[in-house]
Formats: sequence, C-alpha cells, structure tokens
Amino acid sequence: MRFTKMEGLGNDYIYVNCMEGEPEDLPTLAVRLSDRHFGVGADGLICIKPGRTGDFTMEMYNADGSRGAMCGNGIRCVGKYVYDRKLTRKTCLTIDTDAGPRGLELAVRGGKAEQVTVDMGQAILYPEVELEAMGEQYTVHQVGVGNPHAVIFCPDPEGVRLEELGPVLECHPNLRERSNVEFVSCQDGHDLHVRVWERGSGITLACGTGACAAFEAARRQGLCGSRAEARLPGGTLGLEWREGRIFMTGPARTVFEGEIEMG
Ligand SMILES: N[C@@H](CCC[C@H](N)C(=O)O)C(=O)O
Repeated sequence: MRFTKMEGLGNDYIYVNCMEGEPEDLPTLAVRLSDRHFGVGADGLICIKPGRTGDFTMEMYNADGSRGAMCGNGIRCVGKYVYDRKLTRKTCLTIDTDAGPRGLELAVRGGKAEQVTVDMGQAILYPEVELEAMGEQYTVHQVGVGNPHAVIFCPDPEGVRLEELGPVLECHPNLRERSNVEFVSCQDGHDLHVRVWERGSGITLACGTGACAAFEAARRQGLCGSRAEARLPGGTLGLEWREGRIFMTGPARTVFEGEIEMG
C-alpha cells in the first residue's frame, strides 16, 4: 500500500489515497502504522475519499484507532495532497468530514500548496465545569469545534505535567465526553500559548482544532480579540473570528512517500 507522510506544525499523519477503494480494517491499520517503532510513525491515519457533497472526504483515525470527526492540521494537508497530486486544480475547495463540510483556500507557490486557510465553522461553548485531577482543582471550558475540547487557562502551559494529567483529564467523568485537552495562556489580547494532549494520540506538537477551541474560550473570556496567533510546540497558527466563524491559517508539508507491505 502506498502512503504519504505529511505534517502541519509537526502534527503528523499517514495519508492514504482511497479514491478508488480502501484497505480493510482502517482502525487496526491506524494503530499499526502510527507506531513510531514498529510502524511508519505518526499521530494517526487520514484517508482521502471521494466527496459526499464536497470535492473530497477526509476520514481520520487517531493513533489508538479511534475515529476523530475533525482534524484542523490534517485537513490543511488534505488540501495540499489533492492539489499537489493534481486530483483537483481548484484552490478553493470543500472537504467533507464527520463534522460536516469545511471550506479551504490554498496559497500556491511554484505549483505546490504551501499555506492553507480553513473555515473551521462555528465553535460551540458548553457550560464550564470545575473538576479535580491529581489533587488539583481545574476550571474547564468545554468547546466543540466538530470534536470535543477541554480548555484550561493557566499562567505557564510549559510547567504543566501534561504526560500525567493528559490521560486523566481526557477521560474525566465530569466532562461531556472523552476530550482533547489544552492548557493555554493568553497575553497582549492576541498571543495564545497552547500545549495539547490529544484524545487517542497523547501529546502532539500541535492541534488545529485545539488552537481554535483555545481561541474561542479566550475570546469568550474577553482575553483576546477577533484575531490571534496560537503558538504551539510545532509552530504558529493564525486565527481569525469573522461573523461567528473561525478561520485558521497555517502550513502543510509533505515529509516523504512510501510503500508498506500489507498482511
Ligand atoms: N490533530 C487534530 C485533531 C485530531 C482528532 C482528535 N485527536 C480527536 O479525537 O478529536 C487537529 O489538528 O485538529
């Protein structure tokens, strides 16, 4: 099976062209290929399929084989994948996801898509909850960006013991559902510093939907205005709130292509 490894801010996935059929048992394949020692190594698997109503469909699996409805860094790479391989000549396209269709605008240089802006749609803010984890109290802002996020504001995200707290918070019974977790600080009304524990994949270098969830929570708290930059360990994303929708801009990059023996 041929595959392409791509990354957006170091949030890396294995991309498989499923336009004319797909491998069997995608959750098991995601676990096998994502393994960084015995597989290719990635935060998960993304399949590119024919559009349902849009131009293409993105189907994503986390490294543990669970399915994610949306992936902000992944969808930018899907845009680059279909454009660079000439599966489309459109620079404005619609990608169907389990969370609904998302509009993409590609910035092209030398025949390749480099930066991608995604209309991430409306974020939903649920009532905040207080909870206890590893002996500490946290105020959690629950945000839906097509997938569930638990945003916690703190003075220094770098000081958080994410590898220990992440798994506890991801499955905390006080949350609406199993969630992605972001520790966030906001400075100067636009500078968001974000560290992420991703549901199903653990600590990742970035999370596009997580950056949007942090932005929405910060905006609603009056901590930032309608434009912000989210600084994550893997790089920076541009965020803009326009008429109730969030627009996210960032890079998409191909790392390498390969072929793996199945069975
Ligand atoms: N890395 C992603 C989010 C991937 C899905 C997430 N782990 C989930 O299960 O909801 C992003 O960039 O948004």
